Amino acid sequence: MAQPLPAVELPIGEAAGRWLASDVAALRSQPPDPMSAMDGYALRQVDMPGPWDIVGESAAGHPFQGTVGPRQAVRIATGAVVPGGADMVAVQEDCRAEGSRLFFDGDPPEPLGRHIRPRGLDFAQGDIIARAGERLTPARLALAITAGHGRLSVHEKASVAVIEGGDELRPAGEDLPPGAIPASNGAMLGALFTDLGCEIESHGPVPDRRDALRAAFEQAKNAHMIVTSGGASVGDHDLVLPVLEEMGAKIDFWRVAIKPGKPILVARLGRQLVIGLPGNPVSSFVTAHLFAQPIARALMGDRSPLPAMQPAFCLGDLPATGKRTEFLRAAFTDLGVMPLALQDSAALTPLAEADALILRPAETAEVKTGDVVRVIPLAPRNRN
Ligand SMILES: Nc1nc2c(c(=O)[nH]1)N[C@H]1C(S)=C(S)[C@@H](COP(=O)(O)OP(=O)(O)OC[C@H]3O[C@@H](n4cnc5c(N)ncnc54)[C@H](O)[C@@H]3O)O[C@H]1N2
Ligand code: MOO
Repeated sequence: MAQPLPAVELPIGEAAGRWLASDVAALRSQPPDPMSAMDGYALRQVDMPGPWDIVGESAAGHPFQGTVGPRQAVRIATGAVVPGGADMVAVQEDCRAEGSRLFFDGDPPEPLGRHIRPRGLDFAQGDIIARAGERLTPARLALAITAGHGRLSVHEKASVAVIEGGDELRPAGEDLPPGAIPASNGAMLGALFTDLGCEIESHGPVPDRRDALRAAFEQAKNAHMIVTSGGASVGDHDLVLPVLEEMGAKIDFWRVAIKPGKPILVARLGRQLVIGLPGNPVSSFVTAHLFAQPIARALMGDRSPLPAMQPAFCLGDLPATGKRTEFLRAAFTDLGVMPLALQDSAALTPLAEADALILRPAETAEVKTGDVVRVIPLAPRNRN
């Protein structure tokens, strides 16, 4: 449904965290030459156990110019080019230099103790080191730079307009008249999309009036994606669906058999994607993970945008499920995953403790402690 945004070519540092728009081939081999993995002496295995004449030095960035002949050794540093003729490095701790003479004092090296990284060990020129649709993570950033790239083609960032609505909501820190509560979903959702590298604009809190909600949609008309919070259910003040219909939006779906998050709505308003999240804070958070973040990822070029799942031992008993698939807030321990005690879709205290969601399909039998369950790890940012 969400077609990736166009590609842009950027200096590689600015491309960090974005999704690659094309495969990345190595422009060079790494290591470019055989390199020493240790500080010591480059020499010939046949000459073991010495002694040798020290004939020069190979330092990182300053290769030895000659070759290593019989009973010759070259002082070598970690990361320096191994000179021609040498086929092992004797580590410094095993050697004793007296003037220009070198003696071997250590145990005979093991078969793999040559301490030389061959040319192209990591990758060879022409190898595909990263694929279109993969994220330029910190490790891939280092890999692409090492592979010789200074600029990369990545997808544009998605701009996300967050609209939170409800008459009871007041901005953070403001005085609260009776019945009012602080508006927290907008900030939470903004932070979740900032984590993905999206550009965020925030609207609201918007009162429960059609004209006010419509005005907010109109203000958000330049964003790629609009994420609303609240007003998604069936009450008289739940205006997201009626206002979208009034504005001529195409409703893709409304309401899914999940808990929390049943009133989730996905629509298209012209070229914009609208994701209507429920107002209950936990429902908002969970549906942001299950629907809104994957859509934002797909827009930004992620080829596998859906949340990753993994098995884990369940460290608590869980009752059989009903008609809705459940996503229980849980915390990882070193033995498995612990369902948190309070599973209310309005309760933020357990949400702030959670670093995983346990997926419990609809109409499945109870789970006993020690059973294996499917788990969606939450983004690292939700962890300590
Ligand atoms: N008769 C029915 N009632 C409800 C149904 C239903 O199917 N039939 N569904 C329930 C479910 S499930 C959910 S989830 C909620 C969500 O409904 P809405 O999206 O319309 O949410 P609101 O009514 O606007 O708010 C619910 C709750 O969350 C608080 N809230 C809202 N926005 C924020 C915000 N930005 N920051 C903090 N807290 C917020 C709001 O004050 C309410 O307490 O509907 C059930 N009802
Ligand atoms: O689906 Mo609602 O999110 O259960 O509270």
